[in-house]
Amino acid sequence: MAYNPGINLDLEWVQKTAINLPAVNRRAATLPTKRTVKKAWQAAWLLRAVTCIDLTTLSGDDTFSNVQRLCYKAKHPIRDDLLEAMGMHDAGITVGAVCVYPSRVPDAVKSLKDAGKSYVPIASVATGFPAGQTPLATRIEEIKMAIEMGATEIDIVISRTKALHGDWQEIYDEVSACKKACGEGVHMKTILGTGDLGTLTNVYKASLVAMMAGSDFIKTSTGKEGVNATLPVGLVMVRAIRDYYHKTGYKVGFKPAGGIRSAKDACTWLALMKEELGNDWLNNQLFRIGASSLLTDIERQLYHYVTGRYAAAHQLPMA
Ligand SMILES: O=C[C@H](O)COP(=O)(O)O
Repeated sequence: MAYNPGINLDLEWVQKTAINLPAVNRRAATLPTKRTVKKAWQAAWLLRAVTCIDLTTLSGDDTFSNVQRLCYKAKHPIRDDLLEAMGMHDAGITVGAVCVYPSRVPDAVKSLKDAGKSYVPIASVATGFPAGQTPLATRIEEIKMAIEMGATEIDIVISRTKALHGDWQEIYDEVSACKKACGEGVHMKTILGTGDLGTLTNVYKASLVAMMAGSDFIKTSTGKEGVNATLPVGLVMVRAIRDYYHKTGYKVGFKPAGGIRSAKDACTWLALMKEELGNDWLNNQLFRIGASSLLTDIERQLYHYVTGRYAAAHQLPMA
């Protein structure tokens, strides 16, 4: 999994950001159209996408039962007979992680233990998710509690208020404090809440500051903003990751999240990673997709690949 120790805040680099909006939009528009993978290649891409999913439930009405179903699905994401038909039965395919609220971490710990041998990490959102409008001390405490309960990945949110004011030093200090609370063994993903940031220039600046402060991954959205993961935003973020890598040698992961629901979307995001960052970023150590319902469509497409028919809902029980 990505580990980024961070660097000192380089405000000069942050401030000189300039984004060419028409160029970003043009490039983003080509991504869903230029690369079409078909048949066995498509099935392989979809299985790769499965291993990169942070299978998520983040609802006020989450209960032990739906976390339990999610965890079972995380360990058995694709029906055995379909995997067998593709010769992937013994490949140990699971999703990248399950992602839940801190209070549901103990449910996930128990459910994953009960659901079989394979290991699936638990990611917990923290720091007053989704708005981040709680005092820093409370946010830090939340991280520590989630880790104590069993989370090994923490998804924090930045203060969009501070980003909109251009308080990059304060964001750097807060994200650094969160990283310190995570410690070295726990991976930290930093959610920028890009739908709240107003401009792509702010998205690039927030990406850089989050990485300088030691984020192991940068993540687009909480899934709760009005606009979540879009390709122009994704493009700006992965280019920030590339620039940071070229300057520091540290590889930071990327997690688009929110509104990613179709197998085709998953292939487009994989294509973005391949074309902009290369094959090193095409695995769950450096790429995750945060999604609650994407797996359903991927399993449906794989069912179609194997059988030539589309499955009825009851044939693909989903978390
Ligand atoms: O981080 C993950 C998102 O909250 C999931 O959003 P979604 O329900 O739109 O897939």
